[in-house]
Amino acid sequence: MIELEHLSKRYGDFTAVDDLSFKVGPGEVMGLVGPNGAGKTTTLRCLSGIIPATTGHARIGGVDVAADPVAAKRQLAFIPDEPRLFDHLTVEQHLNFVARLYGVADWQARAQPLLDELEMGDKRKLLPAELSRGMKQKLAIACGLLHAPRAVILDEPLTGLDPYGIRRMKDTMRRLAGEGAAIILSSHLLDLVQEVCTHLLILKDGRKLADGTVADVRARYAADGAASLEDVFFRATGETESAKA
Ligand SMILES: Nc1ncnc2c1ncn2[C@@H]1O[C@H](COP(=O)(O)OP(=O)(O)OP(=O)(O)O)[C@@H](O)[C@H]1O
Repeated sequence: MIELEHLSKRYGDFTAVDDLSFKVGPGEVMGLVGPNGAGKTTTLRCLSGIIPATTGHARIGGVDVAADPVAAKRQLAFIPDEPRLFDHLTVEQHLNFVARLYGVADWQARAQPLLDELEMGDKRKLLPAELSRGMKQKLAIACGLLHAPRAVILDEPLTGLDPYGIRRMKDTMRRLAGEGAAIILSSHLLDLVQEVCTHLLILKDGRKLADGTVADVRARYAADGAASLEDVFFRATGETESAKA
């Protein structure tokens, strides 16, 4: 459903993502983790067609993002960590606008349960300036999910959410995966990754260190199956406990 094939991204002479390949299938939630500057956001931006790859291919539902961006994006939701909203559109108008862009005919019927799931049902008439940081994030999530995307990319989706919002967001991710969406979750919150991800990809300096099911990656870096994902992360990326302290 989501596929990266030998993708590289260079900024001038600097290689931010180096020959990266992976696949995320329907119902899978892949945790994309790595230290600051590993290339996670660059990868997600190439995947969602925001910036062009230097070489290689990104495909959504088999459609090449560079060759047919509209068809690829029709199947995709990219929810960035910083919500970008329109100052003069209310919550409801945002959803209406997004529905028109994506040709969602029954948008009100779809918006209602989404807003309820995100506890935004009573915020329909408010403008972004009247929303808290977490509510803005929830609106961005609702806009992203309105067209029932088959591929969902989430970059630090819990930023600004309260414990209720966090629990609901985790439930939403599980629901989407249960309905067959392919999901990429990029986050530094390893407990979150451990809780919701079926698969894991560890990136460092633009290169893939490991990928596979969470159990496979854990087994590769930690002989004791009980090791936490945090232990796995530090072992994989070469940090020691003492370097951490
Ligand atoms: N527009 C740009 N021009 C030049 N270099 C860039 C640009 N965007 C990112 N980089 C560089 O590419 C590398 C990867 O950045 P990226 O934002 O993809 O990392 P990240 O894994 O998302 O990091 P973080 O965890 O800090 O968000 C970094 O070294 C960064 O400085």
